[in-house]
Amino acid sequence: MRQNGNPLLEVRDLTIRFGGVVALNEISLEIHEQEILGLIGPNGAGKTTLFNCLSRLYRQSSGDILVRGETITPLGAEDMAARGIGRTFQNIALFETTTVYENVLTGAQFAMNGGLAADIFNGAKVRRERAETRERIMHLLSLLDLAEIADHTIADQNFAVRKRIEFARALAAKPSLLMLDEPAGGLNREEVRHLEDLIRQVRDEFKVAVLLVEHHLNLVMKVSDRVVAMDFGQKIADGLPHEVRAHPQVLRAYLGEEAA
Ligand SMILES: Nc1ncnc2c1ncn2[C@@H]1O[C@H](COP(=O)(O)OP(=O)(O)OP(=O)(O)O)[C@@H](O)[C@H]1O
Repeated sequence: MRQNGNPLLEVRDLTIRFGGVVALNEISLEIHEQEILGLIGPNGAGKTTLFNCLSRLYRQSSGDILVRGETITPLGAEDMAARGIGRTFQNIALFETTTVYENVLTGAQFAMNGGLAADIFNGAKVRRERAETRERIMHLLSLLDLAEIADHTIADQNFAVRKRIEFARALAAKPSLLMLDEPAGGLNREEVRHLEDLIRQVRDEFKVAVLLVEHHLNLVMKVSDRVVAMDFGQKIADGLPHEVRAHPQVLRAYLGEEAA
């Protein structure tokens, strides 16, 4: 959804080198409030590197990243939740021996105002906040079909369920931008269909923008408002899904990959 003023996220001329490899080469893009932006590209195009720069796990060699007009370049990964940026990982990172509820709660910790001092000095407020958080998490869990297993441990859950738990944990921090790293990876056709509905539902209900990095092109094309395509660290197309899908450079990048 385009709005006047600054975009939610703006990437300006972002470049990152690893030794001799230019993983990102002057990438620029924007994401607007409540927009679903799909990011596609063949293996090695630089999608994960961009993700890691946006979540401040990697430092760019040059260029800038702005959230609502303010640079986040000096910030670290631990500051991103406070800036409203949440993410899921390609390789799921959950706490195995704790419950589904507790895992999602870790995502909400940052969004709760009461720290230890508040616990001591303002018990009633903290109790109210805890109750609200529990309600919010249970709502998230039911939206993601996880309510019935809220008290089960992670170790008992299959891959598709773990992905939904990670999704719920990222949403629990109330992000403005949710970055999803290959959410369809390892899912069957039915689960991908479900994911498609879920991404749109989550955007509508939680008013988040979504950056979707995904190899599953049909999913990206169906669910995204706009798509950016990359190849060899460069942006090669940016537009509506059907425009990007038919773009000559995009076709070449994908055909080239299949022919290789
Ligand atoms: N930490 C790193 N050290 C050295 N090179 C890296 C590092 N991370 C990424 N690269 C290189 O940067 C380039 C882009 O890789 P990246 O993983 O971002 O691509 P991708 O589009 O996410 O690929 P895939 O779809 O296979 O996940 C590749 O040449 C990769 O080898």
